[in-house]
Amino acid sequence: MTAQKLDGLAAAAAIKAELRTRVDVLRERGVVPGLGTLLVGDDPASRSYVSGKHRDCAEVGVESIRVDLPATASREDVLAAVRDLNAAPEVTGYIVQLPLPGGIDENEILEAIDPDKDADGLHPTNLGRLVLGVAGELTSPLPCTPAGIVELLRRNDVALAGTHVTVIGRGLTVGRPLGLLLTRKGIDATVTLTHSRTPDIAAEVRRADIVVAAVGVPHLVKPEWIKPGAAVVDVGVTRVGTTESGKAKLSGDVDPAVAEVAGWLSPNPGGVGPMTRALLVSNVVQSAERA
Ligand SMILES: Nc1nc2c(c(=O)[nH]1)N[C@@H](CN(C=O)c1ccc(C(=O)N[C@@H](CCC(=O)O)C(=O)O)cc1)CN2
Repeated sequence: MTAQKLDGLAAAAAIKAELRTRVDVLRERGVVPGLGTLLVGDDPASRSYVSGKHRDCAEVGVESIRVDLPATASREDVLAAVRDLNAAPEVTGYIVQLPLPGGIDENEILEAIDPDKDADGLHPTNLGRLVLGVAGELTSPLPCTPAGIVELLRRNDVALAGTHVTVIGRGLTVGRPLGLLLTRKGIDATVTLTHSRTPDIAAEVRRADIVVAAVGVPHLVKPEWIKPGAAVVDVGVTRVGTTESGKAKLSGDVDPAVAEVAGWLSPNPGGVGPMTRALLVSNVVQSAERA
């Protein structure tokens, strides 16, 4: 068996084409959506992700405003940049790229974002709405990677209702909000959320219909862990060196041999990353539509 590909590049392209039409309608009404990004420091991966977000905006006709601060920026500098983005009329939604350099309290910065401009769905008010079960299309943004994973599965006709999903990783941007999203009424999966102190992650993965690996450990998930036919979503990425041409060599959390056992497998890169970016643009367009 070779797993079917959960092609994030193709699904993201389809979403962006749909968004382009909605942006055209907004522009005819005189509404111009604008995404702001705040990047602190010079982490090459974060820089590449932020550049991708600006490229996606340009593709769908969303304006984008980029604020970059040096790695030496203080807590006060970051808070001042957040206040400026809260006040900027051309910024209808924005993100603070994570992780922030050591010493800056991410929670404090996320709390300083105006929840109505929170394009990432990571402000406590918006995470609270996710817990309440009211975040989504008509109310407030969903975190981009969890929403991207659900959309990737949906667009590939992978059923979620009644399935058992094992998530590896309890981080703020993926595991924790994904557990909340998947267990909502209407999605109706049963979730096991595993982490570094889970005694036997392999056993939890073995009973899953769908596995989501978001931990950042290269090739952690082995073929013998996978129930035959399961869907496997590879989120974590680690830079494991550079190619001869100087490009970063990336490794996902899933051993490529899993393709011989799984029913579906997302490539990494080319799976969840482009979906995260597409759902970010979707959040910006939705908030402009609501406004
Ligand atoms: N403020 C946020 N910070 C971070 C988030 C987030 O959702 N909001 N998630 C991750 C990183 N992330 C989003 O910013 C992200 C990760 C990967 C990609 C992506 O397009 N990956 C490509 C490969 C890109 C490359 O070659 O470097 C792929 O998978 O094909 C986009 C966004 C942590 N921070």
